[in-house]
Order: sequence, then C-alpha cells, then structure tokens
Amino acid sequence: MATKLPGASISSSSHPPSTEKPSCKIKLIATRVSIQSRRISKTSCCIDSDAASAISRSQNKRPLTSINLTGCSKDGAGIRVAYQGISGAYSESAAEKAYPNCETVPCEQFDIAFQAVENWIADRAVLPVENSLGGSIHRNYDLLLRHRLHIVGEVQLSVRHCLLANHGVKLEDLARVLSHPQALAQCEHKLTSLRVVREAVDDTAGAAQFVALHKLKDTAAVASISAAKIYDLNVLAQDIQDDSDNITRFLMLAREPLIPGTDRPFKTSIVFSLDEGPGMLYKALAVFSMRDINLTKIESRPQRKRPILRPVGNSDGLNFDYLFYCDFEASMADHNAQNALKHLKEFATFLRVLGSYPMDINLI
Ligand SMILES: O=C(O)C(=O)C[C@]1(C(=O)O)C=C[C@@H](O)C=C1
Repeated sequence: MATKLPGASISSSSHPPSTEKPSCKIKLIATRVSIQSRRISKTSCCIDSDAASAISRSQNKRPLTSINLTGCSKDGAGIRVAYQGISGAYSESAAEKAYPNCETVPCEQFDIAFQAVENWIADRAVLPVENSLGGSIHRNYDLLLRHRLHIVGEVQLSVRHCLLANHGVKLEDLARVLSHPQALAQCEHKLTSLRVVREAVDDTAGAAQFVALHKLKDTAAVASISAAKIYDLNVLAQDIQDDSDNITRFLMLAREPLIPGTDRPFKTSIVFSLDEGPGMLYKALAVFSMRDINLTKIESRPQRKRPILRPVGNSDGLNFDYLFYCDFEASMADHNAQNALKHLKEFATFLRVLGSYPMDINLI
C-alpha cells in the first residue's frame, strides 16, 4: 500500500526491502546513469548524433546523490515526518526543527507514527522521550524496543505552555482544563492554583481544537501559542509551566540507521540487559568510564516478556529482570565506542544499538 504513495519512493531509504517498488526505481536510475557515462566517454574522440542526444539527455537528468538514497536533504524538503497529535502539537514543532521544510503527517497515536514509517507512508517518526520537569516518558521507551526503527536524530525543544480559552472566557469561569498528561504535569503549580478539574487527552493541540470546536465556556486547554493561532483561541496566560526552562527531548526515527560520522558531536543510544548478581550494572557502566566515554542518560525498565519475579542470592526477596537504556556521547564510527560495546557484549545477556546520531546542540 505504502509503495503506491507519491513522495515515499526514492526519498525514503537506502536499503528498502527487495519487494518494495522504491528499491527497483533506485536500481533502474543507477543503471541508466552508468550506461550514459560509458557512452559519453566514447564521444571524447567523435561525437555522433546518438551520443549528442545522450549528452543532452544526461544534462536534463541530475545524477543520484547520497541525498536521494537517505531521503534527507539538509532542509528536510521532500521528507514526510509522522508525529502524534494534530497541527500545533509540540511534536510537530520538533519535526520542523529537525527538518525545516518537511511535510508533517499527524497521527492519532505514537504507535501509528511508528507504523507510518514501517509501512512507507512517512520517512521519519518523532518521539518525545524525556522532559526536564516530568522525566522520562516510559511508554515511548517501550515502543523503541517493540519496533525496529533506528534513531537518526534528536531535538531538544523549549516547551512554553499557554492556557487557551474561547474569546470572552475569563480565568474565573474555568472549571476544567484539558491537555496531554505530560503537559498537565508540567503545569502542576498553575493548575493547582486555579482549582480546576484536569482531563487528559491525546495531545495538546487536540485539546485546543476540542475547546474551540465545542465553543466551551468553562474549559481551557494547555497548549502552544501556535495552537492558539491555528484554533483561534485567546491566550489567558503564557509560560504556565512550573519552570521557565522546560525542555522536551525528541528522537527522530527512520527505517534505516544513519551512517555514523566523526565530523560533529554524536550520541549513541543502546539498550541492554544483564544477569542478576552483585556489581553487574557497575561492571557494565565501567566499560564506558574506563574509555572516558560520557554517559548522558540511563533508564531502567522491567522486561515485559520476563516479568517473573525470581529469588536473589540467599535472600528471600524477589526481583524483576530489567532492561537498561543508555545514551553516551560518542559515535559508533569511533573505535573507542566500538570497543566499549564489544566489551559490554562479553557479559550482557542482550544488547541492541538503537542509533548513533548527531547531538542537538541548539536549544529553541
Ligand atoms: O501533545 C503534544 O503537543 C506533544 O507533542 C506531546 C508532548 C509529550 O508527549 O511530552 C510533547 C511535548 C510536551 O512535553 C508535552 C506533550
């Protein structure tokens, strides 16, 4: 189904499955390019009409570049980026920060955004994974493991929440506030002071749209300033998050991994599990510290498929099995990082590299 969609062809990936049409297209064009270049070299001594028309044809066609294969022009033009929510959601802003001229594809759920990429409907998916006030978004870590997409980028976005209501509605009229649960949690102080009922919905922009569509007079939404403009709502209060520095980190996901480089600062994300025993995690983290590799994040999640509690040593206690998600500041093109993971693999019971990607060093 997805291969029939325009825009999801060459721009999508360097190694699509062999049954996919885009792969055939790439091969076809590449073959033509090589035939033409052989003909042109023949013409260096004598240009016949055949060769002349070949030259004129070759001038009209631009040769394939690595951009055609990765689907990633510098400004994101031609890239379709799936995100959870509707227009005006923060995830859409994150997509536009990563790929300024991309086409954003709204999705009902994160799971759908993943599937949109897997089924060639989109080229990238955007996934919020942590926030400076609310911490990790655990469900999204689980999604990373359940699907086989690769992390190809990150975006740090400054999230500034507004309280939006229909024109004429005042603060004292409010009995209810709708928003994404993360956004509600990030505005805990303000919402407590308002003494309103909080209701969780799928995304911040969806909350704004709901308030506007139903012309609600006692309900506001916590959403972005751009949602206020899109859904024609009044901004009752600005910067209502608990801390002025409210930053959400988003990951960009693709079907194919990025070829890691060393030309700029890279981060690598991995997930691993360990045998139970004293000092096991200490030993795992030492593979990075002994190579002077900086860890930027560690997150543990119980293993869904192995939730069975089991005895630990001589004690009577029972423990879960855990997965550890780690981010470290190094590229997989770096020998030091490769050696660290080789070392970790010697005793980890499971290890997967989720992606090696350029670090986002510009906060907006
Ligand atoms: O609802 C949105 O607008 C989103 O993009 C989701 C989301 C999140 O999941 O954390 C993104 C950024 C903010 O932290 C609040 C909500």
